[in-house]
Amino acid sequence: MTDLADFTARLTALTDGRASAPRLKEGVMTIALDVGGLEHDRRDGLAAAIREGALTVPGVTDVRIAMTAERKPAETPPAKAPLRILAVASGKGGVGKSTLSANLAVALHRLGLKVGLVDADIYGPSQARLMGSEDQKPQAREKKLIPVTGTLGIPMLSMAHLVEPGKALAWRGPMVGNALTQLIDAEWGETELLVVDMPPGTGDIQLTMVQKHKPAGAVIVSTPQDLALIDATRAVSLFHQAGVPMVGLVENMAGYACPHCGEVSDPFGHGGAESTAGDLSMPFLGRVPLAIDIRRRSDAGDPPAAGEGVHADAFHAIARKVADWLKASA
Ligand SMILES: Nc1ncnc2c1ncn2[C@@H]1O[C@H](COP(=O)(O)OP(=O)(O)OP(=O)(O)O)[C@@H](O)[C@H]1O
Repeated sequence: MTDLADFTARLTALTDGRASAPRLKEGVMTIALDVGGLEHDRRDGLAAAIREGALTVPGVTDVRIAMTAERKPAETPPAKAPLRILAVASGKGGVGKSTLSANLAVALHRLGLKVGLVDADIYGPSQARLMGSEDQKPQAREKKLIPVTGTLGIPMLSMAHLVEPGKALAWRGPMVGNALTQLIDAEWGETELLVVDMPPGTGDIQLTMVQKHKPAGAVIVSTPQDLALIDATRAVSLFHQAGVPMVGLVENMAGYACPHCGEVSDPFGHGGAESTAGDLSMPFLGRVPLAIDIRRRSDAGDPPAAGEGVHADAFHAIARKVADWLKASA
């Protein structure tokens, strides 16, 4: 290696690649040094070290360092995927929206999606219990709520995290809409998909949801019962009117297997949801059986979808269809 080549190599190491290749003419060595983003002391220190090194190269009598502030373009952070909302709704109360929302969030999380969960049932929140996060309180940063993380590592927010247990909320429509917006516009970080457990019916919260927060899609839950299906049809129509696409219909509490004799009975009828889905030209996403174990585990804050077995499988099969839909509609 010549003395100049040797110095060039040392120069690159010394300046972390900020120096140009040195030019030597009539004893004068010229080097361009990119000082973009460097503190004054560091610039001067580098220049002095370069000068000192350059003068050790045989034939160099003078050193000229041209400092340029050609800042390297800041690396653009990878574009963050927009937060999409999946509304889980029904027309009628008590059909299992909350149970499905919690288990769907868990199953989608297990499929690798970055999922968050919002309990939009402002008057009757239940997700904190279902996800075992009742004892947690969200913090706030710059007026934004920071979601709590349940035992399964899923970020979530519910009014149950903000009000005292058992305390009734006596809020009017606009306040309820604001509360929903606070939950949805929270600091969700890396979350890509918010599963939103909607309250039953077609009131203020539903309107705020469809008009202001524009869900990417809606999953409708119903029992096989005719009455529940009529209400489900009403919920579908609300989303249709607002231009929210339907992901599909889930039949909950379908078929009860007697834990003693194994006989399967259908307390709420059979197949009603699938045929209603057909009538409404929307996909049927699957059935969740009526099972004591689902209720027990839900009450204990241990969603069945977090475990294994037939009940977990039922939620996972639905979650796979939802994930496929989300992928196709992205
Ligand atoms: N498949 C199921 N098998 C057994 N119990 C179930 C099932 N689905 C839901 N439940 C139970 O039924 C009750 C109502 O369910 P859930 O709270 O999920 O319904 P919801 O539609 O969200 O009710 P609400 O309208 O009050 O918000 C709960 O006690 C729940 O544990």
